[in-house]
Amino acid sequence: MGSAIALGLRRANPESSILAIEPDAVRRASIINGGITAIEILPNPIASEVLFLATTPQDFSSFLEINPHIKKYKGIIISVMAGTCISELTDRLNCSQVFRAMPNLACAENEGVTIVLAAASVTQSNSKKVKNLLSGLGLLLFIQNEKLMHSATALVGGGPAYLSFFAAALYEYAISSGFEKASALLITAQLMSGTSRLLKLAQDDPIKLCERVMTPGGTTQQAVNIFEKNQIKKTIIDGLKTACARSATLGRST
Ligand SMILES: NC(=O)C1=CN([C@@H]2O[C@H](COP(=O)(O)OP(=O)(O)OC[C@H]3O[C@@H](n4cnc5c(N)ncnc54)[C@H](O)[C@@H]3O)[C@@H](O)[C@H]2O)C=CC1
Ligand SMILES: O=C(O)[C@@H]1CCC=N1
Repeated sequence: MGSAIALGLRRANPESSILAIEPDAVRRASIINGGITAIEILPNPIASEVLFLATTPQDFSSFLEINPHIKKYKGIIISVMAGTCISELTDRLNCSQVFRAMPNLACAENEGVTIVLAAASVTQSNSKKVKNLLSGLGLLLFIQNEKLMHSATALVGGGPAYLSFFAAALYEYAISSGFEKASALLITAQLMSGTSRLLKLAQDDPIKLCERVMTPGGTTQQAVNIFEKNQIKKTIIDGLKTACARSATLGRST
């Protein structure tokens, strides 16, 4: 996720100075290959105006052990770690200018969604700075109810995975029907982006678009009948609820 943010920030503002910290040599080489400067360890002192934290929540403790100097940092910290709540972040980072964000991988293309929550202690000017910075990554929404961050993690952070999962079914069907792999991929991607455009234009419950495609007595209704019989919608909602619950267990408290 960290490199998607770096790529998105650079795309939004090519003049910005971005330094990625990546201890893994293979990953670091791939980041450098993508045109982003990357080094192995967090410099001491930290000179950046904004610091993104994108380790896994499970690695947060070891990150703090390796980088105790982060507690002297006086800039802005934006954590994208699932589950880790604002009070844990401000306490363990010894920093008042902390934001908790839940982005997704489409940030790399400035087509992401990012949900943000600010610590009560952040200044208005830092809040404005973060708003300007993150709005370059796509749709940006500030929230105040921290409990929603778990649902945001399931929905927004995980969103591209569920849509790709559905796309994988379309892709596999296309190939099994005899389309070349390249055509299957083009068709699938265009189906997703074309449908997304229609949904944005309609500004209505997505099921309405589904109904518009189902010509009475036609073909699509047959497919949707099978989805309904197998409770596909309920299965997806159950999956997101489980992801949301997992986010809650990843943090110490919220
Ligand atoms: N993958 C996604 O689409 C999203 C992920 N997130 C959050 O982003 C974070 C990262 O997730 P992923 O990118 O999927 O995991 P990942 O495992 O691919 O990336 C974690 C990175 O942290 C690095 N790392 C480990 N220890 C470090 C240290 N001490 N200093 C600097 N870097 C260190 C690892 O080398 C690795 O490159 C998680 O907290 C996750 O909850 C949030 C939204 C979406
Ligand atoms: O799967 C995860 O835990 C992270 C958070 C949301 C998306 N990826």
